[in-house]
Amino acid sequence: MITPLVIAIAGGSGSGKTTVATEILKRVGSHRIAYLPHDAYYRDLKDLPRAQRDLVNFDHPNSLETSLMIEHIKKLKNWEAIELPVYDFTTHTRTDRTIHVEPQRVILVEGILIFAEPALRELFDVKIFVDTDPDLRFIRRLERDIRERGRTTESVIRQYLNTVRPMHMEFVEPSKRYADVIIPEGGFNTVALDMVISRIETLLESKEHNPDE
Ligand SMILES: Nc1ncnc2c1ncn2[C@@H]1O[C@H](COP(=O)(O)OP(=O)(O)O)[C@@H](O)[C@H]1O
Ligand SMILES: O=c1ccn([C@@H]2O[C@H](COP(=O)(O)O)[C@@H](O)[C@H]2O)c(=O)[nH]1
Repeated sequence: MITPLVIAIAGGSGSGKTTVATEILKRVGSHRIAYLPHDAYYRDLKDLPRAQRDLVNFDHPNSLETSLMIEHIKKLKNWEAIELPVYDFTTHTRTDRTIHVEPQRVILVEGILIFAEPALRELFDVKIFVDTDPDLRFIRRLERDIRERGRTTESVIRQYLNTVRPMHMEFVEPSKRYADVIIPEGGFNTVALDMVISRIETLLESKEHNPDE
């Protein structure tokens, strides 16, 4: 039985992880990839009053149900399908919906804290860290959170100073040491992306990952 190749993309919030993941999906072929964003595994805060939800530290490892993600990756590696949770960032709740994800030759995992968890890290074959300066990450996050996640300028600044920045320094930045490849600036770095994609293609041709070998 061939083993799926597990590629992981970490990096700070707003660094460009999703942009890099989207480019890999496009160029390697989304039909060959099971895509699991760690964001989908945020814990459901529906039992907490709305005003308190906004104050939760979403940048600490405990805010995510990582054990479920580990279970899902192990299932996909064993060629079993999974039901990916659908998280709503505007209400901080897990919706009733799930996305059915079939096993594929490539499993693509993405998230700010995925290299900070040893049990998760050991499942990855290729570890990519997207490294972008904090000022650029903050500006990108500010624009995105207002546009897509129902936030105000004040709430984005407060959250950044109270939790995003300190947790980045405590958990995300130190986890960079586990990366095999560091991509400066993210999704528009075509030189780095070409190299990463060519490596993925080579691995997919190898005996371990190619059913035709
Ligand atoms: N290299 C880049 N230059 C400029 N903007 C970028 C770049 N990479 C990503 N962005 C933009 O920054 C925002 C956050 O990027 P995203 O990939 O969602 O980051 P992450 O998933 O790491 O939070 C998006 O609006 C995206 O279009
Ligand atoms: O309910 C939530 C859950 C998470 N967040 C923030 O999301 C980012 C991680 O997502 P990126 O796409 O990597 O930016 C994290 O920094 C959390 O603060 C949230 O605001 N609300």
